[in-house]
Amino acid sequence: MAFTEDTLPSLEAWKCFVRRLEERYGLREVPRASWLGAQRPDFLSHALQQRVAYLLPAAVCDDLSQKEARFCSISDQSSTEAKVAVPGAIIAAYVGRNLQGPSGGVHGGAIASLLDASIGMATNPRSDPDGYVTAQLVVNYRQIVPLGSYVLALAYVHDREPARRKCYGMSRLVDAGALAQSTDTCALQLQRPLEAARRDTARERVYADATALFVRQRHRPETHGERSLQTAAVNRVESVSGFLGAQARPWRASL
Ligand SMILES: CCCCCCCC/C=C\CCCCCCCC(=O)SCCNC(=O)CCNC(=O)[C@H](O)C(C)(C)COP(=O)(O)OP(=O)(O)OC[C@H]1O[C@@H](n2cnc3c(N)ncnc32)[C@H](O)[C@@H]1OP(=O)(O)O
Repeated sequence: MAFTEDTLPSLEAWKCFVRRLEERYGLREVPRASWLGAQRPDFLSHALQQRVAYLLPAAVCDDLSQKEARFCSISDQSSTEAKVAVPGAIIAAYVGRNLQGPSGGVHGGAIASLLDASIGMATNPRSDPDGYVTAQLVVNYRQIVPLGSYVLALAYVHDREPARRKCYGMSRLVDAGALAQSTDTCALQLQRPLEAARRDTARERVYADATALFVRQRHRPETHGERSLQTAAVNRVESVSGFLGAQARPWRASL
């Protein structure tokens, strides 16, 4: 799939979106050093027929506190990649008519997909996007999501058992209101858990929430010569990072 700069939200749109998120959730630690993005031609773009881009955090987690450091050994290896911490993720999405389920409402499968994807992003380090897969996803649908809404899926990892290849995460889907507008569908991976981000009960309308168990695959499925679309996306980002500036640190892609 061709990648052009047009497929990314503008830098201004991103900045605006991140600023609003910071304000609402007190996410001062959302790193702003790296502005990167890529299309995800697989599950999200297809399912939601929207573009997906990433604002990726700085590649290493030098400044994480001891408590958060346990989130660092995601790949269970003492490689450079193991230092990448992705304990939280946010997806902002526009859910339009193509996702209709009940009349006027968004289909539950699309909602589950968003929640699953956000926890998957929080679970998987960028260097190994195919590592953990969903073993179990439990979704509570609390309110109908009106078609034509902007929503946020706010995910965090709350427990890891690396020896047993298990990782537990949660996510909640909330009304984004004006927060996400103009960003289209996009996603952030955070260096710090969203657990701490207080719930904004005054402004947050919770549509659904989910808990998930992700399990690290023992063996990767054969790709029959095709590279993983996610790995391709990572590589694409590396090539874009040159365009975006020196502060965007490339990382080694796992091929
Ligand atoms: C700019 C851009 C660049 C960035 C791009 C990249 C960044 C983004 C990064 C990342 C984003 C990615 C986001 C992805 C999100 C989507 C994820 C999906 O949709 S995944 C598809 C759906 N899921 C499957 O298809 C799995 C199919 N199932 C399997 O493959 C296996 O069943 C598997 C791996 C889940 C487990 O099988 P076993 O044989 O390897 O492992 P066993 O030994 O059975 O289980 C290990 C432990 O897990 C428990 N377990 C396994 N399944 C369980 C279940 N369903 N319920 C409860 N426990 C379960 C077991 O009881 C065991 O626990 P005990 O060690 O004994 O404590």
